[in-house]
Amino acid sequence: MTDTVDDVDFPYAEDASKQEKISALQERLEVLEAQNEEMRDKLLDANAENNKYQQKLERLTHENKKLKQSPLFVATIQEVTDDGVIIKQHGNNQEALTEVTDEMKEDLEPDDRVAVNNSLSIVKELSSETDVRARVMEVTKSPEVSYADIGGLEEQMQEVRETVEMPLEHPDMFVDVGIEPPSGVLLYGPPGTGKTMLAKAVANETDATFIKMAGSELVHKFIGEGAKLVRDLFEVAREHEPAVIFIDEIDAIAAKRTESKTSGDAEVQRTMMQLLSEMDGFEDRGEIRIIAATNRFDMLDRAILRPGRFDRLIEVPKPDAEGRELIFQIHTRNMNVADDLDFAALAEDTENASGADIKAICTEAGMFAIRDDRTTVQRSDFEEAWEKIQAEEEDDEVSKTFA
Ligand SMILES: Nc1ncnc2c1ncn2[C@@H]1O[C@H](COP(=O)(O)OP(=O)(O)OP(=O)(O)O)[C@@H](O)[C@H]1O
Repeated sequence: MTDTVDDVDFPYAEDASKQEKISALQERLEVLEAQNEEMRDKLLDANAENNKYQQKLERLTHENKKLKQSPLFVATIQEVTDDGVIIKQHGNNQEALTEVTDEMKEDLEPDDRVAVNNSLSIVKELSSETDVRARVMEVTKSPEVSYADIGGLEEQMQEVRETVEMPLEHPDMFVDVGIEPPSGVLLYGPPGTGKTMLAKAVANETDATFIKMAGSELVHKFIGEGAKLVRDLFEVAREHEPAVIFIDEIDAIAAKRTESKTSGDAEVQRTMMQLLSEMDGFEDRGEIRIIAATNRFDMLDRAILRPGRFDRLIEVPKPDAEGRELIFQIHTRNMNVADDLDFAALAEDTENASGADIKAICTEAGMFAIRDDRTTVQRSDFEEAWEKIQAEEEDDEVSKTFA
C-alpha cells in the first residue's frame, strides 16, 4: 500500500528542542529526496520500456494485418468494352467481365496486366513484364565472390566444383567418359551458412552469369505468375550462357503436397510442375547449371529429388570451431584488429554461430570499438558483439512467436 500525505509521522519527539526538530526534518528531507530521485529514474526506465513494447506491438499488429490481407490474382486485359472490361486470369485462363470506374477505364488497354481480388474487381494496374522479371530475378555477370571468401566448407566446395564447374568448363570430358553430368545440385542446411556464397563463387570462377530467384517471391508476390516466371528464368539463362541458375528457398515451390485445395496450393503446384518440366528437358540446355537451396529439407516433395532433377544433395551445416576460426579470419581481413587477437579462442566462444552471424559479429565489434573511441578492435568487442547478436536473435524469435 502506498503512503499518503496524511500518514506523515514527524521524525522527532513532541518535546524535542527546535534545533533537534530542524535537523531531524533536514535528514528526513534528504532521505525523501533520494527516494524521490530513485523513483523518478525508475519511472523514466519504465516509460522507455513501455515505449519499446508499444513500438513492438505496433510492428506486430502491422505484420499481422499484412498477413491477413488476402492475396491478389494477376490477370490480363482482353478487351475494354462499354459493359466493362474483359479480363483473363493467369493460371486458370478463365475469362471474366468486370466493371471498372470510368476513370480507371481510360487508363486500361488490351494486354495490360492488372491485379484483381477474390471478386475479380481490378485493384490496381501492374507494371510491365520486364519490370516483374527485373524484380524477381537478380542477374549478375560473374559475381564478386570467390572460393577464398568462403570459410570451412572444403568438402562442400569440392563437390560443388565437381558437379557444377566441371560440366561447365569441360563438358567434353563427360561426353568422352559417356556419363551425364548431374542436372541439379541441392544445397541444404541452416540459414546463413554460405549456400548463396557457394553458388555465387562457382559462377564467378567459371565466368558464368549468376541468375538468382527466390522461391518465396515466385509464389507469393503475385499469384498466377509462378509458372511463367520459371519459364522466363530458363529463357534468361539461355540468353546468358554459360549461366548458373540459383533458386533460393526452393521449399516454397517444392513443398510436399498437402490435402488442402486452395488456389494458393494449386498455383504452387503449377510452378513446381513447370520447374520439373524445365529440368527434365535439361539435356538440350547447354551450358546452364542449376543450384537450389533450402533450410527446410524435410519439407521437400521427393519428386524434385529424382534422378535427372536435383540429384546431387550437399549438406551445408553450421561451421565447426575450425570453420568459425577461418570465417573470422576472412571477415576481419580488412579490419584493424589487436595484434594479439586469438582467433581460435573467438571460435571457441561463438559455438553455434553461423557464417552470417560471424560476419555480423565482426561488424558489430567494429562498432563497439568506434563507440569507445578506439581504432583497434579487441577481443572484448567481439565478445560483446556476440552477446548483443544472440540477444537480438532471441528477440526475433519472440516476435515471430507472437506475430
Ligand atoms: N562459410 C562462410 N564463410 C564466409 N562467410 C560466410 C560463410 N557463411 C556465411 N557467410 C557470410 O554470411 C552471409 C550470408 O551467407 P549466405 O547468403 O551465403 O547464406 P545462405 O546459406 O545462403 O543463407 P540463407 O539460407 O539464409 O539464404 C554471406 O554474405 C557471408 O558474408
